[in-house]
Amino acid sequence: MAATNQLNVEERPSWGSRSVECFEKLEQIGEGTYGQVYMAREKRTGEIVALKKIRMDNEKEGFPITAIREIKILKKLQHENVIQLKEIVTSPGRETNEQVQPVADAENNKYKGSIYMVFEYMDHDLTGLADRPGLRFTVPQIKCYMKQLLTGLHYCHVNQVLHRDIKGSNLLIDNEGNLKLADFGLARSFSNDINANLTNRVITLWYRPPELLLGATKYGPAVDMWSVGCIFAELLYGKPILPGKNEPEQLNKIFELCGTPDELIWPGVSKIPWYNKFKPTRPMKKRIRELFRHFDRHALDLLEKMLVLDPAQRISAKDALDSEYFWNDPLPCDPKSLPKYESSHEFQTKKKRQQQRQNEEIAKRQKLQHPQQHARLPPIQQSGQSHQQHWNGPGHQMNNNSQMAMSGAPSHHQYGKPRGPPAGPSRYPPGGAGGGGGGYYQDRGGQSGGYSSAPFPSQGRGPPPYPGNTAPSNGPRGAAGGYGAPPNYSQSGQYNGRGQNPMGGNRNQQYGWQQ
Ligand SMILES: Nc1ncnc2c1ncn2[C@@H]1O[C@H](COP(=O)(O)OP(=O)(O)OP(=O)(O)O)[C@@H](O)[C@H]1O
Repeated sequence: MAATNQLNVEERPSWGSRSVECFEKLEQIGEGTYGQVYMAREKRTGEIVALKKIRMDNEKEGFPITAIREIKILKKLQHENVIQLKEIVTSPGRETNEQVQPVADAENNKYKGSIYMVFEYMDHDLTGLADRPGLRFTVPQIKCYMKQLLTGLHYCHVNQVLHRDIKGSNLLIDNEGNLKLADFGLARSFSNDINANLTNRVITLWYRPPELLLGATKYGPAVDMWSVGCIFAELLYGKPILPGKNEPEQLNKIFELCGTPDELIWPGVSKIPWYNKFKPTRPMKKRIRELFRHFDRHALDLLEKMLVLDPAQRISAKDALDSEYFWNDPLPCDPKSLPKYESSHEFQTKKKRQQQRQNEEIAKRQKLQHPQQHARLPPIQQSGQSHQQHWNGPGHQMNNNSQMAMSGAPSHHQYGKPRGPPAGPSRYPPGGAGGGGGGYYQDRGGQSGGYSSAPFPSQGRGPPPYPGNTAPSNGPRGAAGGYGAPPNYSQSGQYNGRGQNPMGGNRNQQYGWQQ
C-alpha cells in the first residue's frame, strides 16, 4: 500500500494528498456493505460532495483490493451517466465525530487511518426516490431514466467494464434529472480471454440473471442487461418483480415468469455447472406478456428482450437504446424538466420507516398497557397505508381487483405531498408528463408509471434479498480473469444510433461521449 498520505493513484498529484479535514461532514446518506457515505461540504469552496469511507476494519491485507479496483475503474470512466470520482482523501487516525469500529490488529494492518473517495453529490438514489410517499413516475420520466441508465451502461460495456451490481440504490439521480451509475465496488474489466473465469457471486439477488444463479463463470455485459430489465419492470410495475429470498427461490421466480430453459431455447444451458441441481421439476411457460399485459406495447417488447433467459440472445444496451420504446410517443422527457425533490437516499428512507415502525410499536404497547384510556379515543386513520393487492412476483397472479387497485391507486393528494412542477415538456398530451396520476393505465395514452404510494405499503419493500437482512446481498468481491464477449454484444465502438433523435440532433450528440 502507498504511504498514508500518498495513495498511489497516478495522473492527479493531489489525489490522496489532502486530508478529510478539508471537508465538513453534514450527514450520513448511505451505509453500504463496504463503508459509510456522507454528504459533506468542501470548506474552502463550499462545494457539496459525497464522501465514501473505505472500510478498513476487516482488512488484514492492507488497502482493500475491491476499493483499488473501484478507484481504477472509476478513473477510467468519464461519462455524464457515470458517477464522477473527484479525489481521494485520507484521515490520519481515529475520528471523533463518528462511531469507528475497532481497527484491525496493528500487526496485520499497520494503517489505522481512514480513506475516503470524494464523489460529486447526487440528491437521490432511485430506490430512495421511488420510495417517496405519493411519488409517481410518468412514462416520459421512466423513459428518461431508462435512456440514461442504458447510455451509461453502454459506455461501460464499450469500455469493457461490467458493473455487476445494477440496482435502484446504485442509480443516483440529481435535481437536474441526471441519472448516474454508481458503486463500482463489484465492477471489473473484462477482456476477450474466453478461458478466464469470473465469480458468479455477484449482483444483488433480485437483479441476478439466471446464468449466474446456475453457476456460470464465463459471462459478459448481458448480466447487467438482466438487471436493467428487472429495474425497468420495477419502474413500470411499481415494486420489485422478482423478490426471491434465496438462490433456489430466485431461480424459481425467474422460471415462473420467463419459462423454464431447455437446450432448444437456451443452447448450452444443460452444461452450466448447477443446471442439474436446479433443473425445474415441471416445465413452465413464459408469462411476461400475460402478467404485464397492461404495460405499453413497446415497453413490453423491450422488457421481453431484456428478460431473455439465454444471455447470448439478451438485448444489448446499444440495441435497447435503438428500440421503438424510446422513439415513440410519449418520448423521453428532458432531464431538466423533471421535478425537483427534497433529497432521498435509500438509507434515509429506510431509517425513516424504521423510526415510524418503532413509534407504531410504542403506541401499540402503550395501548395494551392502558386500554381504558385508549378505548375512549376516537379511531386513528393511518395515513399512507394501502390495502391494495399486487402481483407478488410470479406465482401470485394479479387478479382483477388488484389491477383495478393499481390503475385506481389513490392520488398523491391523499398523502398531502405536493409532487412539484409538471414533469415533462408541454408537447406531451394532457394528463401525461404533466402528472396524469393514477397507476399504469391500460392504453398507450396512459402516462404514469407504476411507482406510486400504493405499491409500497408502509411496511416497506418486502423481504431483503437474504433472510434476516444480515448477509450481504452480494457474493464475495473479487475474481480473477477476463471475459470473452458474448455473441449478442457488439464492441464496435460508440453508440451511433439511427439518425435523428426525437429530442433533436443526432444520437451521437445526444449521448455525447466518445469511446
Ligand atoms: N455520490 C453520491 N451522492 C449521493 N449519495 C451517494 C453517492 N454515492 C453513494 N451514495 C449513497 O450511498 C449509498 C451507498 O453507496 P454505495 O452503493 O456506493 O456504497 P456500498 O458500500 O458499495 O453499498 P452497497 O452495500 O449497497 O453495495 C447509495 O445507495 C446512495 O444512496
